[in-house]
Amino acid sequence: MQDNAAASSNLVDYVTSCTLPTPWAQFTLHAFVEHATGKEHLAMTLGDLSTGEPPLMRIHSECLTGDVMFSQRCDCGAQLEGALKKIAAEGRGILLYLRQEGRGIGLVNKIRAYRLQEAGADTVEANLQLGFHADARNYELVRPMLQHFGIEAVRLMTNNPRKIDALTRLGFDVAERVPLLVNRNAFNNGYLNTKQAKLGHMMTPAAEPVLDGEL
Ligand SMILES: Nc1nc2c(ncn2[C@@H]2O[C@H](COP(=O)(O)OP(=O)(O)OP(=O)(O)O)[C@@H](O)[C@H]2O)c(=O)[nH]1
Ligand SMILES: [Zn+2]
Repeated sequence: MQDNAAASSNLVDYVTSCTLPTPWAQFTLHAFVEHATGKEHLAMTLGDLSTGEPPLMRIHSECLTGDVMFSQRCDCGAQLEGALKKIAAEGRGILLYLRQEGRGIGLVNKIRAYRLQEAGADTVEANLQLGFHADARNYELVRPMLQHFGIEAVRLMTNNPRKIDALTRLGFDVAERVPLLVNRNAFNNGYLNTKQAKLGHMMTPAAEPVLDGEL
């Protein structure tokens, strides 16, 4: 049963929402269900998003190991926390939590990829050895999810140029890219270097005041 029938699209249904208190702000958590897969995608919002002013926005790809299990192999958990803190500091913004675990290959395959990395492959080579693309993500769902909130332009928190391209191709105005450089450590240094060298991630230091733990 859907609380907001007007929000349906051919890709995703909006289902319902609740308040979500966090250490940094009281967000609203919104649930969407993808038609093709039944996957449950989420949006966390704060403040009035319908003013026309581009809000801070993050498209966060699920990383159970990083977001939940504190893994230091990647920067995902720290990026999730950093993005929510930035939104809280402005009092306004939106984080989409997309269920694209392992850059779209799923959790079990990501663990297979980690094992190959322990045998010497980098993050891209491991995906290719498993028969996947380096990055199997698709951002189509972002369009109906942002349309649901009446958002046409965003200030995107990312280091990934593919996300900027994807949003632009979907018809959104990326008014600004906000770097999200957090938690470089001995375990993820090589991974972050590979993202920069092979996936084009922009690992330049932030020009703005840094958050706790930000590089
Ligand atoms: N296949 C695979 N996926 C990974 C690996 N490490 C992290 N991930 C997944 O990568 C996704 C995050 O993508 P990243 O490339 O780290 O960053 P991004 O989201 O593209 O870019 P940012 O917006 O700058 O964070 C999550 O879904 C993680 O589960 C890995 O070694 N192999
Ligand atoms: Zn991760």
